[in-house]
Parts: sequence; C-alpha cells; structure tokens
Amino acid sequence: MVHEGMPAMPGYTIELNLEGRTAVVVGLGAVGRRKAAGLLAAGARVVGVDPMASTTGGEPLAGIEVLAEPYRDQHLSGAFLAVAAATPEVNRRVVRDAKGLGILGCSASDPGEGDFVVPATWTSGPLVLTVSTSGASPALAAALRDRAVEALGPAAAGLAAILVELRPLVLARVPDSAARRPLFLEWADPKWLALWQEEGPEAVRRDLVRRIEQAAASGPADSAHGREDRPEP
Ligand SMILES: C[C@@]1(CC(=O)O)C2=NC(=C\c3[nH]c(c(CCC(=O)O)c3CC(=O)O)Cc3[nH]c(c(CC(=O)O)c3CCC(=O)O)/C=C3\N/C(=C\2)[C@@H](CCC(=O)O)[C@]3(C)CC(=O)O)/[C@H]1CCC(=O)O
Ligand SMILES: NC(=O)c1ccc[n+]([C@@H]2O[C@H](COP(=O)([O-])OP(=O)(O)OC[C@H]3O[C@@H](n4cnc5c(N)ncnc54)[C@H](O)[C@@H]3O)[C@@H](O)[C@H]2O)c1
Repeated sequence: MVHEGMPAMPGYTIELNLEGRTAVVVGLGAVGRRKAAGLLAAGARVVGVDPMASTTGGEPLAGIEVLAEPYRDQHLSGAFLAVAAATPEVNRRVVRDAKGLGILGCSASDPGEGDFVVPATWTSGPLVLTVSTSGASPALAAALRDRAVEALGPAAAGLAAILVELRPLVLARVPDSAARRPLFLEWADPKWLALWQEEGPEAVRRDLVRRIEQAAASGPADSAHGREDRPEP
C-alpha cells in the first residue's frame, strides 16, 4: 500500500549541475549532514541551518557554511534548492517557503510534499548510477545500488572514463556523422567490459583506438555500409 506521504508517481530523473549554486540544508542531524555532503560533492555552495549543529553527529561539517540558528524563511533567499531535514513541522514550512520562492525543495520526512527525492547514488568518474524506490524503501534502493555496483564494478567506470577521452578523438578523426554512428554504437557492446575484465584497461584502449583508426581510414561510404548490419537502437 502506498503511504500518505509518498509521491503519487515516480518523478522525472535529472542530473543537476550545482557548480556555483547555493543549496540550503535545514537540520544538520545525520540525515541533513548526509544530504549536505552529497551536495558539496556535486559542487554546490552549501549553507546549513541548525541551532544545534555543533552537537550533532554524522558526516563532517567541513566545507558547509553553518548558521547556528532556528530556520527562518530568509535563509532561503538566493538559494537554488533546499533540503529540509529537521522535524516534520519545520520541514513542512521549509518546502512550503521554497515553493513560494520558486526554489526546488526536498522533504526528508514527507517525500510527497517536496519537489524531489534523493536516490541512492554511486559515481565514479563520468559514470553515475542511481536507484530510487520513490520513497517505498530507501534502504532497498541503497542495497540494489550496492548490488549493481558490484555487478558492473570498476570495468564500467573505467570504460566510461576512456570513452570521455576518446569521444573528442572520434569527432576530430571521423567528421562524417553517419560513419561515426556505428563506432559510437559499438561502444555499448558488453564485449568491452569482458575485455576489461580479462585483459585490463590498456587492451580496451588499444582496441578502441584501432577501431577509430579503421573508421577514419575507411571514410564515409564504407562506414555507412557497415551501419546496415546494426539494428537501430
Ligand atoms: C537513498 C537515500 C539517499 C540519501 O539520503 O542520500 C535516501 N534515504 C537513504 C537512507 C535511509 N533513509 C531511511 C532509512 C531507514 C530505513 C527506512 O526507513 O526505509 C535509510 C537506510 C539507512 O539509513 O541505511 C529513512 C527514511 N527515508 C525517508 C523517510 C521519510 C518517509 O519515509 O516518510 C525515512 C524515515 C522513515 C521513518 O519515519 O521511519 C525518505 C527518503 N529517503 C530518501 C533517500 C528518499 C527516497 C529514496 C528512495 O525511496 O529510493 C526520501 C523519500 C526523501 C529524501 O530524503 O530524499 C539514503 C541511502 C544512502 C546511501 O546508503 O547511499
Ligand atoms: N530521508 C531520509 O533519509 C531520512 C532518514 C531518517 C529520518 N528521516 C527524517 O529526516 C529528519 C531528520 O532526521 P535525523 O535522523 O537527521 O534527525 P535529527 O533529530 O538527528 O536531526 C534533526 C536536526 O534538525 C534540527 N532542527 C530542529 N528544529 C530546527 C529548526 N527550527 N531549524 C533548524 N534546524 C532544526 C535539530 O537541531 C537536529 O539537529 C526527521 O524528520 C526524520 O524523520 C529521513
């Protein structure tokens, strides 16, 4: 059964660029500190509001601008988003004030009241893996994330890191977009993960670079022909 505070349906998933943006976290208990740490890691300027901040435990407060005072709506001025992790009563005020100011708000106690929920996340280089249960079971979300990380492992993150490097090379060496397409689609083949596991990153890089050189040498006509064997995604 869906409980009252849950979002009516799963939300729209995005990856926010928080560089240079201000995020306000109200309540710096274990939950607020965890959210603040995630926001800091994503490049946000984090302001934490909690009259008891110095006595709470959890993730360290380093890097957070702490205001040791009870929440007031003025704390939200200039913010891009707000996370309410205090008592349910305070959280309700925070998300209501945020809505009034057009600021994105998350309630750690009443997921249905805010604009977003925070999924369980794993990041490594350019690779981001998230699992959400839309409030049904955050513990399950974290456990499923852990299983997925175990299954994909360093090979997936390492492959993504190599591809960040190789994408500009392809754009420069294979100017014809029809010729590039089969090359880019081939990067999704699980064979690269298998090769990584069997022979390591250098073998993957070597074969990927070889494929780019082949495509660059064969030119638009040949590569476009190769495309016929591949199904559209
Ligand atoms: C994924 C993660 C991300 C993060 O916070 O960074 C996250 N919660 C995590 C852990 C966790 N949270 C809770 C437990 C105890 C077990 C349990 O209660 O199930 C554990 C497990 C633990 O502590 O190990 C308790 C809890 N959580 C919420 C409520 C309120 C309610 O349910 O009404 C209550 C109190 C319930 C009560 O009153 O008892 C609400 C939310 N928690 C969410 C996210 C959002 C939904 C995401 C989703 O459903 O997928 C949402 C809706 C809003 C939000 O906070 O964004 C993080 C994993 C961190 C990691 O390991 O990486
Ligand atoms: N979303 C989640 O992952 C999750 C997990 C567990 C609990 N919760 C909920 O999140 C909230 C926080 O959980 P917690 O375990 O960190 O609790 P906590 O009691 O450790 O921390 C809450 C903090 O809010 C502060 N606070 C109280 N009134 C305030 C005010 N007026 N202004 C600013 N700060 C104020 C307190 O000083 C305290 O440090 C609770 O509502 C809890 O039900 C959420």
